[in-house]
Amino acid sequence: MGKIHFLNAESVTKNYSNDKASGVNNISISITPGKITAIVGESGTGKSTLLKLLYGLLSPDEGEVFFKGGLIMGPIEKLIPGHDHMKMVTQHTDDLNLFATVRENVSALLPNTNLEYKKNETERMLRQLNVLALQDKRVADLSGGEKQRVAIARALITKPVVLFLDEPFNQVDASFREGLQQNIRDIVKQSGLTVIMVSHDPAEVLSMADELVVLKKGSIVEQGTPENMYKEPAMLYTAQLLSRCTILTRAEAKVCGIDTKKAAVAINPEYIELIASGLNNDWRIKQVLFKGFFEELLVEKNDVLLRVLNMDRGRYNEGANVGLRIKKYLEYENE
Ligand SMILES: Nc1ncnc2c1ncn2[C@@H]1O[C@H](COP(=O)(O)OP(=O)(O)OP(=O)(O)O)[C@@H](O)[C@H]1O
Repeated sequence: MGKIHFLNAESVTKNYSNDKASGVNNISISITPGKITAIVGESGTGKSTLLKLLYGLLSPDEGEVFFKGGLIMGPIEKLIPGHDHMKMVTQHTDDLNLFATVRENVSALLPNTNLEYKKNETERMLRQLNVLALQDKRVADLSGGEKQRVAIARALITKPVVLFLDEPFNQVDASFREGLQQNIRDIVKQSGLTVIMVSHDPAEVLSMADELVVLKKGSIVEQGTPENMYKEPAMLYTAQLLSRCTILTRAEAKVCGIDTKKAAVAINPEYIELIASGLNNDWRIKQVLFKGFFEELLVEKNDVLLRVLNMDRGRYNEGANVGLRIKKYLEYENE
């Protein structure tokens, strides 16, 4: 008998309206318990479909999904889809009752058999998601980000083993987002919760996830830790998803002093060092983009444009000439 996985899909295919280009094709994946797995990939590549298959919201056309060795049943086999030990939160907070208070929304999922436990547990969860101060407010009166926090508290109150997050932070502004990401990381650490998330934000997946799964056209093309996938992505596609690299053709790479036999080269902004007083000041600063605590510079030579990270804000002016040194680059067969 084979090894029993925590949560795994075996050769799962789900196409919509028999269109092989939609959904996902022949995916096998095993989810590590107690960790955050992030599914990334360009738009329409099957991320949400995979999430729904793992949760049992969709039935696969072929293949099977197992949770601790037991078959996950989809809507074809089960009247109410979804799994008792799993919860999903999306960017839509549809299952919240807008006219009930925050506390009522969260506590409603606990039974009335032990009222003391129900009260304490609700408070603990609201505190963990930083919404205890809002407990008596009606959900209808909350901001989008606050609603999102309440939706997560509601999902977690019944202590699911797996939490699925389908772009749940989309409506949330940057500072709120970071706080929420940290809250979820803390909960995962403290409780051993397993999180499977879909996100379009590279900064979010790199800082939150323990494991990244890269999807392209309905298939898994790469998988690993955020650090490895950022530093040494096997595919140009992954490099583009996770970093703000500049992609150069072989001819363009030559302009940068890189001789490659491969078709394309990727250079991250932080791999380029500017030399203001060098002898070969043959690059020109085309644009200085203020990014807060750092700047992004667009530097140009012979129609080749490179994106450069500059932490020394204000040092370089548009139109100035500079030299540069490329400290690292990655080579790829396909562009
Ligand atoms: N209910 C549906 N009916 C028909 N086609 C669908 C349906 N749901 C998804 N698709 C198609 O399947 C493909 C994968 O969709 P999915 O929503 O899984 O991608 P995604 O990677 O999550 O996309 P996004 O990042 O844009 O949310 C897309 O081409 C989409 O148009």
